[in-house]
Amino acid sequence: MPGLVTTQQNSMETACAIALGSNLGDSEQTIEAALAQLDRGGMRLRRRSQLYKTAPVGPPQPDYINASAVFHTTLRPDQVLQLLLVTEASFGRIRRERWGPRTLDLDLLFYGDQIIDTPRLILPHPRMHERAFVLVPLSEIAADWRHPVRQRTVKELLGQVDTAGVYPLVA
Ligand SMILES: Nc1ncnc2c1ncn2[C@@H]1O[C@H](COP(=O)(O)O)[C@@H](O)[C@H]1O
Ligand SMILES: Nc1nc2c(c(=O)[nH]1)N=C(COP(=O)(O)OP(=O)(O)O)CN2
Repeated sequence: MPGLVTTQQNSMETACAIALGSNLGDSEQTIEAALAQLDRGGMRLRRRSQLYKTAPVGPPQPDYINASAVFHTTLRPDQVLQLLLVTEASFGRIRRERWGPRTLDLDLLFYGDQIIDTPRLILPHPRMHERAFVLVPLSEIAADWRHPVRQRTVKELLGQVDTAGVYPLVA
């Protein structure tokens, strides 16, 4: 059923949702390659959104390409985060300014229905509920996933944000 994601797959695997963004280099190719690299790195790609062109949030910079994906994995949340950081680095990501341009940004949005608040990892991602560039792609593949803190589905959260500036790359 479109939009329905069961977050607990079996005793071993958990569904997690990832946001991908890029606005430096060949962003479309980078995102496609990153999805494949994550799939090889201990996560199983189950659903992915189309690519979106999005106006930058933050300082003036080029438009972004954004997408979201759902993976099933036996990795723990801290291991997923580590995989995301290693994958960002492998695409040449250098951390400069906050909200600044980047070759690849990978954020862990949901890990099942877990709530985590540590210096290294916050789940659900603390700003996902206010970002149309996250919620539009995510609603395409996981509209009914319930945010365990906000107690709203992705579709409901999407209804609360301004989606101007977020367009499918191929209309
Ligand atoms: N849910 C999270 N996903 C990704 N990164 C997270 C999350 N919670 C905390 N972090 C920390 O944020 C930095 C990466 O920041 P970006 O500017 O989004 O790249 C990373 O070091 C994580 O420890
Ligand atoms: N359209 C668009 N704008 C953005 C995007 C993005 O993917 N698309 N990512 C950002 C994230 O910046 P950063 O990772 O520094 O901040 P975070 O820790 O809040 O995710 C900042 N602005």
